[in-house]
Amino acid sequence: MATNITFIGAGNMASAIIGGLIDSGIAPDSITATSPTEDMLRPVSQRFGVNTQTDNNAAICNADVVVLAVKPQIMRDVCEAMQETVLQQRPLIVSIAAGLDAETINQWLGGGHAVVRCMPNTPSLVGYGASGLFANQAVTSEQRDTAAQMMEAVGIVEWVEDEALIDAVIAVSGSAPAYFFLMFEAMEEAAVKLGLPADTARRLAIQTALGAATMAQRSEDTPATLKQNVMSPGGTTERAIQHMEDAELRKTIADAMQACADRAQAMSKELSAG
Ligand SMILES: NC(=O)C1=CN([C@@H]2O[C@H](COP(=O)(O)OP(=O)(O)OC[C@H]3O[C@@H](n4cnc5c(N)ncnc54)[C@H](O)[C@@H]3O)[C@@H](O)[C@H]2O)C=CC1
Ligand SMILES: O=C(O)[C@@H]1CCC=N1
Repeated sequence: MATNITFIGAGNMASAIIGGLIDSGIAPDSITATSPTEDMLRPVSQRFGVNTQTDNNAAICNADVVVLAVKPQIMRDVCEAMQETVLQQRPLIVSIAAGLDAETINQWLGGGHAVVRCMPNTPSLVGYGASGLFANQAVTSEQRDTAAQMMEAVGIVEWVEDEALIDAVIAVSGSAPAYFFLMFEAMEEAAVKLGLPADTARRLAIQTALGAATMAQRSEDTPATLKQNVMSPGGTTERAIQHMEDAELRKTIADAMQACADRAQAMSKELSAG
């Protein structure tokens, strides 16, 4: 990918994408990351060897792609301060912010921009990212390919043609690594109560998740069938699953994902009005 990419913001999510891009063979000197101070940039500079800049406008001068990776609450100020340079350069804008629609970003940058709204997740760092992408009407097919190539370098990409569905993507993948980490915490705690050492429990739980995910990915069977295959009638798994169903785990998950999507919508209203 012969493209200069500038990340505005060098925090958790930008670092995850940058790390994944470099692992996939992208040259570090084609990537620039920004933050307000050198101190904040030291981790990405030392870990990945990318260019760093504390001045956002200087950082985007030669960028083909500008990835907006700051917190949604400061996005307006950050965009407005870059408006003039972006209007001159017309790079492809990729916003990874939750709860900010493409048109709001476009307006904050002065209007008429090609904006791809992307919802990535932190496993991008290890090449197992899952990103949902939406392109506004100004995005050319070449720019669509560029955005897809960038995110495919760190995982899988799913396009949505209705931007509202990005909120569902946040619920199912953007925020979802945290759901699985919570599951690991809970399984480790429970296994310790059953007598296993914590590190043994953690290794077993994580390897089991990796195995289950890999099976689900490779198999033609549905997750429901794969689950059934583990459940011997009258056996141990059946008892565990029955307990989860009785405790309405499915409803808890559905409610949590709805709360996640609702929060994205509420943020969108708060931030685009403010
Ligand atoms: N953390 C996650 O799992 C995911 C985060 N996102 C989105 O990514 C964005 C960033 O989130 P995180 O990386 O988690 O936050 P973070 O707090 O780790 O990173 C934000 C970065 O912005 C920098 N920053 C602050 N002011 C700046 C300015 N004026 N100019 C340039 N950089 C500035 C900070 O120094 C920091 O490096 C958010 O909009 C979030 O919605 C999207 C998907 C997943
Ligand atoms: O929690 C958040 O708001 C961000 C967006 C998706 C994951 N982290």
